Amino acid sequence: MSILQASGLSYAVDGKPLVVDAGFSLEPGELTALIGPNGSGKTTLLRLALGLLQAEAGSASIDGEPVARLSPVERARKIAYLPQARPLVWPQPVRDVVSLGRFAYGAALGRLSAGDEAAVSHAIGACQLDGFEERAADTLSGGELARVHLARALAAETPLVIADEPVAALDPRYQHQTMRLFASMAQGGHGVLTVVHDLDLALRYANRVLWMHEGRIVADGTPEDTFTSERLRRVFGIQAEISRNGASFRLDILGPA
Ligand SMILES: Nc1ncnc2c1ncn2[C@@H]1O[C@H](COP(=O)(O)OP(=O)(O)OP(=O)(O)O)[C@@H](O)[C@H]1O
Repeated sequence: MSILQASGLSYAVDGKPLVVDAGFSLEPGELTALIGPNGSGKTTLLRLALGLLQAEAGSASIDGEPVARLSPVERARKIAYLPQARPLVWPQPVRDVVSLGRFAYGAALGRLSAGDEAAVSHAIGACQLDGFEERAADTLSGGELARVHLARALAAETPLVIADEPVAALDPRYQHQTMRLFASMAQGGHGVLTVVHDLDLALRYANRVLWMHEGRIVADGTPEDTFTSERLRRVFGIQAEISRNGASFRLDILGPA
């Protein structure tokens, strides 16, 4: 059964449609990449699907329950959402920031159960933050802080993880490590959706790709089926070639179309 099911979602501001009749489902065991140009509606679609924005039409449910009926705590136990904008103003130690991921389970700082502690330590390790636990978060580099936010989301140990551009600030090694981590979580039975602008990462790691263009989902399928030169030109306005090398695919972006 799908963990998240959305259908017919639409949303407009001042008469301008930002999301139009968009539907998708997220399954356990799948790493889904949501791709599309700047301003195509990816963040808005995710916020609608999570019930953080009120849709004008359409519906979304999590584990069969309409999102509007879930309390924030119930939703936080099912889905870890890592938003694109991640404000952090206080100089909290990294371990405390990651511990925020356990609040949906009743944890409070200085009052973490053994299970909470284990989840926090596991997330810190998974995001390669060992040694950073006591550092004040406001002294971290942009990429280090991005990994702290990811660790906070993972510490919640939810069946579904939705991350909006989690690798944008990361160097190539951590970008690949993060995508590998998502792929292994999916193999372990989680559902994972990530927004990525690096098309090569989507092609290489995702089982499934949702293509968004001008507020609509214009393709939904495997990377092999959906990555075509024609679609890359139409959706992203780029000239690109796809070639097959054994089981893997290679994407060459030649420039703007
Ligand atoms: N409250 C709002 N009022 C007016 N326009 C909005 C509002 N929220 C979003 N938009 C516009 O809707 C469009 C879609 O925004 P959204 O953040 O969903 O795009 P995105 O695909 O996530 O983009 P990016 O890749 O740049 O992060 C953008 O043009 C944005 O400026």
